[in-house]
Amino acid sequence: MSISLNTCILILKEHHLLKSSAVQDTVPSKMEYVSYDSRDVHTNTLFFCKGAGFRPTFLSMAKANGANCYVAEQPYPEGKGMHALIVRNVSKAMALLSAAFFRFPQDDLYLIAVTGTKGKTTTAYFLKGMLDQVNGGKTALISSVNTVVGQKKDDTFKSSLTTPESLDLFRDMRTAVDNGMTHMVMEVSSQAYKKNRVFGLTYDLGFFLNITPDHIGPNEHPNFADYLHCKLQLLVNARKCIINAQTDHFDEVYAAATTTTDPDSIYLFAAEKFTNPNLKQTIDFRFATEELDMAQTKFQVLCVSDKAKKLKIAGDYQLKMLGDFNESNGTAAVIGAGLAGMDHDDAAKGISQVTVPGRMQTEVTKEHGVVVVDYAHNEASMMALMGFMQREFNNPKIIVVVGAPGDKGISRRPGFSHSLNAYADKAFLTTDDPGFEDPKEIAQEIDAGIDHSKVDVTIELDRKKAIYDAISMSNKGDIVLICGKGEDGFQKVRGVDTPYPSDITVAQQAIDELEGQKEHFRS
Ligand SMILES: CC(=O)N[C@H]1[C@@H](OP(=O)(O)OP(=O)(O)OC[C@H]2O[C@@H](n3ccc(=O)[nH]c3=O)[C@H](O)[C@@H]2O)O[C@H](CO)[C@@H](O)[C@@H]1O[C@H](C)C(=O)N[C@@H](C)C(=O)N[C@H](CCC(=O)O)C(=O)O
Ligand SMILES: Nc1ncnc2c1ncn2[C@@H]1O[C@H](COP(=O)(O)OP(=O)(O)OP(=O)(O)O)[C@@H](O)[C@H]1O
Repeated sequence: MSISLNTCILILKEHHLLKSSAVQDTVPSKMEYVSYDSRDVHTNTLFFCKGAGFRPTFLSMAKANGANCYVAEQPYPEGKGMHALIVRNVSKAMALLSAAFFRFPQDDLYLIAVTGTKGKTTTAYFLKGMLDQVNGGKTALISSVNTVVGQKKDDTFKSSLTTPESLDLFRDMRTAVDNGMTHMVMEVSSQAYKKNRVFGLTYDLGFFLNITPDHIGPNEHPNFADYLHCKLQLLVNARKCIINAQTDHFDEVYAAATTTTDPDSIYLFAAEKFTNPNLKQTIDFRFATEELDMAQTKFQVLCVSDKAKKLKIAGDYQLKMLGDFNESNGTAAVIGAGLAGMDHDDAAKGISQVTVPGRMQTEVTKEHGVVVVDYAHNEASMMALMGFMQREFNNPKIIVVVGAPGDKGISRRPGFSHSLNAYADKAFLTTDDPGFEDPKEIAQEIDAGIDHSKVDVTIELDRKKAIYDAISMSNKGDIVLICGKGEDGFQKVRGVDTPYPSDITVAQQAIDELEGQKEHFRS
């Protein structure tokens, strides 16, 4: 793969991004590699100087390693002797030039994008599970858990971001296309729009699941308005939009969709019982609970409007994933499958098999409570999780193991206190990716917002011990919720991913030890 200097200049000019260029007559004008990391540079690399942590010495290193052209927002003396493309916005330039370098792989994929504060990963996995039924497993995936770019074992790997940098995204897309993948489902975070990681991409389908305050703080969004604005961009860039009519800020969400999409291509869904007298639009799809217990989640999708009836997806669906919130995620995904051309039977078969690592993984123990490992790590998901357990088990004793991460999501901490006050009987406040903060201080911050007349609190910073103690103190009929880390195999401590056996493993060991049983978590 390669890109010429002239093509780069034309693309940047077309998008009004080019401020100036310096072309070197004696330097090759073809670039055969792209990179934003000086440690990953080959001969004739197009190098992007980007990011808060960029240092000019990285450009010197890139040049020494063979880069022949750099793209930056200002000229650097360190780039003397290289072609220089000085641009108004380097992250936008990187997205456009990477797409061109990798020969626009998005054009060969049916591209589905999902956003929302909660449920992105689950919905993306549901979509992949269904589409794989009809395309022979050729659905690529970009998610916060795994990235899938092909059907071989090595084509599935752990993701480092929910939505990767544009350069990595287009590379993954190219690999997926070359591997014969026909569809791609991707989670799109608000940061992805803030950082122009998906700049220039148009999706065949775009999903908006829900929005509640999250990701606000240093290094993320300055305020909720910015968070919402970034999330709305997904709908502006989708050919067909699927929107949860129950979402907060519905009017703004719907308005964003209509800026580029005809209302005929906007599909709304909601629970059967949901009413909103102020809603002017027709809700196209409804979903209704059929059976909801610890064994299964069974729900019905109803096609209500004329345009909904054109999709042959009405009927019953069964999930392995527990939780009433997964009916909403499941309905969204089923509508997507229908718009991608699937009918009820294939969709129902596909979705019934799906599990998502670290989400709602449960074990019903013999002598102790029902133990659930789940990725809930903000107020909305904790409320959804504990609310489901309370309804489902008729007001059980709820024991929660939870912590808040350091350095980010600071505004989430009061949310943990609120949700524990609302539902928990006992909380073990523990360590969850403390970063450069003191985990004890984080726990004390959550504790300060807890109503101790309702919730008994133990601060136990050793996460393994907290999990053991929570399971150990539980009796039959109690619920033990181990929240926030899912299947993460590390704790982020002072910039280092410190190995951690994962909540599933720790909980399993505790159950084995306490009960002498050798069973496995199910989800
Ligand atoms: C705020 C943000 O988007 N940060 C991301 C961004 O950082 P950055 O552009 O500022 O880059 P940097 O890490 O400061 O480094 C500067 C540059 O120097 C380069 N470098 C560095 C060292 C060297 O020796 N040589 C060299 O060239 C680096 O490759 C980089 O290009 O680019 C980096 C990759 O180049 C990402 O790792 C980093 O994600 C950080 C770690 C992160 O955690 N981001 C979170 C907030 C995030 O994006 N989360 C969302 C989910 C949350 C949501 O739902 O909104 C996500 O999509 O994952
Ligand atoms: N629709 C929903 N509404 C509220 N909570 C949900 C919903 N779907 C899932 N959850 C809860 O949120 C947790 C995370 O779900 P999931 O990973 O699908 O969401 P996500 O949007 O990808 O999250 P994140 O951005 O934190 O990675 C689940 O483990 C569950 O507790």
